[in-house]
Amino acid sequence: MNILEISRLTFSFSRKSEPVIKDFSFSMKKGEIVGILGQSGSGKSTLLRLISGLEMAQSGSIKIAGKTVFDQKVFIQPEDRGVGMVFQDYALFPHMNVRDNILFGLHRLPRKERKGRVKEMLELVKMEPFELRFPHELSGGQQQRIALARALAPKPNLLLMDEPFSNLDADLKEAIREDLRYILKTANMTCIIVTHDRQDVDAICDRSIILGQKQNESKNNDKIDMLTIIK
Ligand SMILES: Nc1ncnc2c1ncn2[C@@H]1O[C@H](COP(=O)(O)OP(=O)(O)OP(=O)(O)O)[C@@H](O)[C@H]1O
Repeated sequence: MNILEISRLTFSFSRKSEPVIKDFSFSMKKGEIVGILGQSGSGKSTLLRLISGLEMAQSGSIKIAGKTVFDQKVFIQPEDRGVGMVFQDYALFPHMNVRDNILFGLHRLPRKERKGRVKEMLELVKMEPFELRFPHELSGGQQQRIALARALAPKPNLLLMDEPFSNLDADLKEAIREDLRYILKTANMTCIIVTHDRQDVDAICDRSIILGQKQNESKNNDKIDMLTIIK
């Protein structure tokens, strides 16, 4: 089954400006990990914001797990789309310990199941001993794991990660890439990762797409399709 189906999506920030996303179609199967590459300003973050419902496109449609979340008649709010997000700064709540950070997204789960779910998530990201620590008592890599645990805890249909490694140093990045693929595959999570780094894609993703207009590379300066499948 396709978890994500985007059809002919077009979005611009204002009526007068050129579309950032133009006639974009794309789909993902359950459990797939896809990388999105592209130059700065090519629309990678915008695409994630459209999928999660933080922006509304002008035309096209988006389906998540078989349900239309956007088309000309429908707009489902972000919190009802079943989409988890991990940002580059992890956005953990500094005044909450690890357990409460993970519990935060679990208000829809029956109370008696929440504790077990936190435990399961800490096990998955190998952070069980850190349950009572606060974010400032964790390293960058550990904070990233907790951000991942928090995003996965409500069992989203789709996980979106925007430059998840940009705050990590090179050594840590390498170790975390392998772990991330393992964690995502163990959870059978469908995931989109936006990155500048081709090596992230090679290590983690099943396939990738490049966003970007490539007029300058074309001999007669015709517009080439914005979407190029590269893997
Ligand atoms: N709120 C906004 N209003 C108007 N234009 C915007 C707004 N946000 C982004 N843009 C423009 O839309 C385009 C796409 O931005 P976006 O942030 O999606 O790019 P990106 O590929 O994620 O870039 P980067 O790799 O630098 O993060 C850019 O040209 C940007 O200047």
